[in-house]
Amino acid sequence: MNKSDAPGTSPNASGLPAIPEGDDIFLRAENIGVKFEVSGNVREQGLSEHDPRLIWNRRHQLRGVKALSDISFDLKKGDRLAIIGRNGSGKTTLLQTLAGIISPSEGRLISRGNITSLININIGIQAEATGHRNITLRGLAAGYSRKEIEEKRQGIAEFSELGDFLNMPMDSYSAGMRMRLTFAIATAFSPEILILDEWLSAGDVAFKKRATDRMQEFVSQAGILILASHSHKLIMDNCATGIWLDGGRIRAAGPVADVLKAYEESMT
Ligand SMILES: Nc1ncnc2c1ncn2[C@@H]1O[C@H](COP(=O)(O)OP(=O)(O)OP(=O)(O)O)[C@@H](O)[C@H]1O
Repeated sequence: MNKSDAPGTSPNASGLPAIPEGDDIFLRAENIGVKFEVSGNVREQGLSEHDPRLIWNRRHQLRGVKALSDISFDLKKGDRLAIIGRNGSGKTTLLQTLAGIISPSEGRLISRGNITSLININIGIQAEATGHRNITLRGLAAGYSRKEIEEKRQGIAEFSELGDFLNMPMDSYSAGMRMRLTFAIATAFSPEILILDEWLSAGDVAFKKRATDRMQEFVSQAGILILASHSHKLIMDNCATGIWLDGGRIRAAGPVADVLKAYEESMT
């Protein structure tokens, strides 16, 4: 992430306006492109020989795939953006790039505000450490102070319903217990910029209901939400604007109902 760019810079090559002044959270994708190196047989990669994203060398050997091209948009506080598109269109690649997991090969990202991504909530969990220790470690890794972590500890413990098990190493937990704690930790701190690849849902019927409610509250607290999903309802319930990705490029962008309609019509 490039956080050093001064707000108020003049319009740029992508036609985006000057970056707003002030401290409010903000995220800009400017002409983002992402290339992956790929070799071998095209079909083995699940790709079509005619896919315009493929990169070939002079001897017509597969060298890579351009998963994203020319992605530009601005998001400010209060924005709720859906990323829509068929399988392989580049949604996950875009989310991972916005989250800083993948570095763009072209363009740049400018952000003001903490970015939380729930793409993999198990990352950073130390199985040999106790549940309580993992609450501390995850909180510190996410940039919160010890005081802020202590303020959240009881809520996390109550939600996980793990009681004294929180004093035991996590590798002694069942898969369900581990999931309840990682979910409780991941949804404990109000996010500034939240990146979601589908909706986090977990556990047995009773836990799922509680998890859905907690997730909804967590998402509503986010300053900026970016959600990739195949669910019409989830998108309509949570997002105001949408971007339709097609072959790694933006095919349409605007009010979410319009973008979703255009996308769904293209599928039928
Ligand atoms: N690590 C990688 N190495 C090589 N190619 C990749 C890699 N990750 C993604 N791709 C390719 O980039 C393209 C976009 O993939 P991506 O996973 O972003 O799509 P998606 O829209 O999230 O799909 P889905 O809806 O199935 O999750 C695909 O052609 C995929 O094969």
